Amino acid sequence: MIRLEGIVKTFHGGTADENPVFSGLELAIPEGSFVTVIGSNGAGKSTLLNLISGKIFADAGRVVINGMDMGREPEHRRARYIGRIFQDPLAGTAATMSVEDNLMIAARKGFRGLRISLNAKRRVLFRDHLSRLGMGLENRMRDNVGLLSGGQRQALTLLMMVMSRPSLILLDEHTAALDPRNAARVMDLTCSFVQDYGLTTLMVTHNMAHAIRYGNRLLMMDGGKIVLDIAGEEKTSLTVEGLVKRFADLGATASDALLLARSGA
Ligand SMILES: Nc1ncnc2c1ncn2[C@@H]1O[C@H](COP(=O)(O)OP(=O)(O)OP(=O)(O)O)[C@@H](O)[C@H]1O
Repeated sequence: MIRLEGIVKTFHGGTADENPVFSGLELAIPEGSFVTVIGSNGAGKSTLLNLISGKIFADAGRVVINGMDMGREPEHRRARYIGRIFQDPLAGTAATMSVEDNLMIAARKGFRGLRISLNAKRRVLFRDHLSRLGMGLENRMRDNVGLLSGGQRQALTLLMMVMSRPSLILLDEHTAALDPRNAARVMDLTCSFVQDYGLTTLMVTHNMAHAIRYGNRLLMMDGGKIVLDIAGEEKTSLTVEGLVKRFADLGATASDALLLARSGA
């Protein structure tokens, strides 16, 4: 379970550039939920993920992860519990290390500091994991990761994140920079990992169709607020047009609604 309680965040407070983004944000995400997050530019989606991951701190409020208030814990401490994947497919892996050495980093994290080594048994396990990606990486375990394509690297990042056994995963438009075929493959893998490992997931996307199709709950953000929170049956029967209409009904300007609709095209 993750809970955000009374989150307040203002950038450049007390200066001419003061930008209040959150003023008392509340959000509870039960364990095993897969939540998609959508919203127009500047709505606060990345700031939300940054506050959860510890990249930035809130001015006030609590970030409760597994019952512990981690709001003041630095990012590297929260990284034990939180996995994050960014849009840039090169960001989550070490280019100058081999595929198997990258996997070892993730495995060590998953074993929470226990001493484990790269032996024959572990290589068999890695090969099994890699073959699940369906990208032929099981035959390239000693290749440097820098030789892989963007789609292969993002799939590897996803696998590494799962192996590190996080309590929560944050997906920050993680398929947006991939070509459509690789984006679909990485999205399929994401869903099967989330399902198989019961991972609590927060996925920011600009693709409204994805926000509707994936996950069991959809949040729409606007101006630092959660303006729509849709789950269950209601989410299953949503359409892109219906979602745009609901956004417009909230009093958004026509241009805002159009922008959102275009971003989902
Ligand atoms: N590090 C920062 N310093 C100053 N202002 C920031 C910072 N990060 C975000 N902001 C501001 O906070 C507001 C919310 O930005 P955020 O990046 O969270 O929006 P977003 O919903 O992720 O938008 P996009 O879809 O364009 O990525 C914006 O006004 C942005 O300029």
